[in-house]
Amino acid sequence: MDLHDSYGRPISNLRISVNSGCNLRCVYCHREGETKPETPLSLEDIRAILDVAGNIGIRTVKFTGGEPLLREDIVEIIRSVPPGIESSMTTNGTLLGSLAHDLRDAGLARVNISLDSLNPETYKSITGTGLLSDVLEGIEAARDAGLTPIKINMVLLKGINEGEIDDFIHLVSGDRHLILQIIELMDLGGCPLHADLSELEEKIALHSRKVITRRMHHRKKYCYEGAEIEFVRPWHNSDFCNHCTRMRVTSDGKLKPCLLRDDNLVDIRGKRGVELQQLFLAAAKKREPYNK
Ligand SMILES: Nc1nc2c(ncn2[C@@H]2O[C@H](COP(=O)(O)OP(=O)(O)OP(=O)(O)O)[C@@H](O)[C@H]2O)c(=O)[nH]1
Ligand code: SF4
Ligand code: SF4
Repeated sequence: MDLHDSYGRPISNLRISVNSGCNLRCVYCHREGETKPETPLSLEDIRAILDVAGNIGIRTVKFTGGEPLLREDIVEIIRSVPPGIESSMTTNGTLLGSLAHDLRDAGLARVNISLDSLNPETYKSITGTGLLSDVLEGIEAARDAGLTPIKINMVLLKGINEGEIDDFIHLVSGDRHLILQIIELMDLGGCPLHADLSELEEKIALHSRKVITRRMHHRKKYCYEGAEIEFVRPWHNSDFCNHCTRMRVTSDGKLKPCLLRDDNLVDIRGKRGVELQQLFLAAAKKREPYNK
C-alpha cells in the first residue's frame, strides 16, 4: 500500500524524533517543530510505528531529536527498522565518535551532521559549547564506519558564519563521502539571523558543472568546484512544500503532518497494529502544503 495525501503527494519518508533533549543550545533551534517536551516514546512504541511504516509504503526513515544519540537505546532503535526501509539520522555529531560503528552494524545507512562553523569561537557562540573537535571526530568516525554520504548541515546565519562558505566548500571538496547542505534559517518571526540564500545559490549555480533537482522538496544539488552542494530553502517556497513527502512523529508520540504546524497533530502513543495504521491514514488526510 502506498500512502498519498489529498494533494497527490506520496508519503514515503517518515521522520521520527526519538527525544527532545540536546547537549547543545543552538541559538536558532526549532526542535523539529516541538514546543512542549514530554516523556519520549518507548522502544516498543517506536517498534510498533516502524512496523506500520513498512506496511504503508514508507521507504526511508530519518531519526532526529533533539539529539538522537543521547538515547541509550538508540542502537536498538536502529536495529528495529524493518528490511526494505533505509534508515538515516540527523545528529549534531558530538557523540558519533564512539557510536558510529555500532550504528552502522545495526543497519544505519548514513548520517547528516549539523555543523555551522569550523571556527571554535564561532561554534561556541552558536551552540553554547566547545564541542567542535568532537564533531570533527564524529565526522571521521562516520566516514570510517561507512555512514555515507555524510551531509554536513550548515545553517547560514547572518553576520555569523557567512564568511565561512569557502571553508565549508573546501571541507567537502573532492571527498565523495561528504555533501555540503546549506540551509536557510527557519524564520517564523523576523529573526535577525535570517540570511537570504539567493545570491549565494545564483553564484554557485553559475559556476556549476551539473545541477540535480531532487524529488524531495525539489531541492537543487550542485556540483561546484569538486564539491556537492545542496540548498535547503523552504521559506515562502511553494515548490518545496508541493514536493514534500514527509510525515513526522514527535518525540512524545504525535503524528505531525507538517513541520510548521501544531494544530493538526494526531496522538499515537500506545497505539498498535491496525488502529495505529488507521491513525496514519487520518494524519495523511490532514496534510497540506504549508506554502501553496
Ligand atoms: N520546512 C521544512 N524544512 C525541512 C523539512 N525537512 C527538513 N527541513 C530542513 O532541512 C534541514 C536538514 O534536514 P535533515 O534532517 O538534515 O534532513 P534532510 O536533508 O531533509 O534529509 P535527507 O536528504 O534525506 O538526508 C532541517 O534542519 C530543516 O531546516 C521539512 O519537511 N520542511
Ligand atoms: S544540535 Fe540540533 S537539536 Fe541540538 S540545539 Fe542544535 S539545532 Fe537544536
Ligand atoms: S513546511 Fe510543511 S509542507 Fe512545507 S516542506 Fe515543510 S513539512 Fe512539508
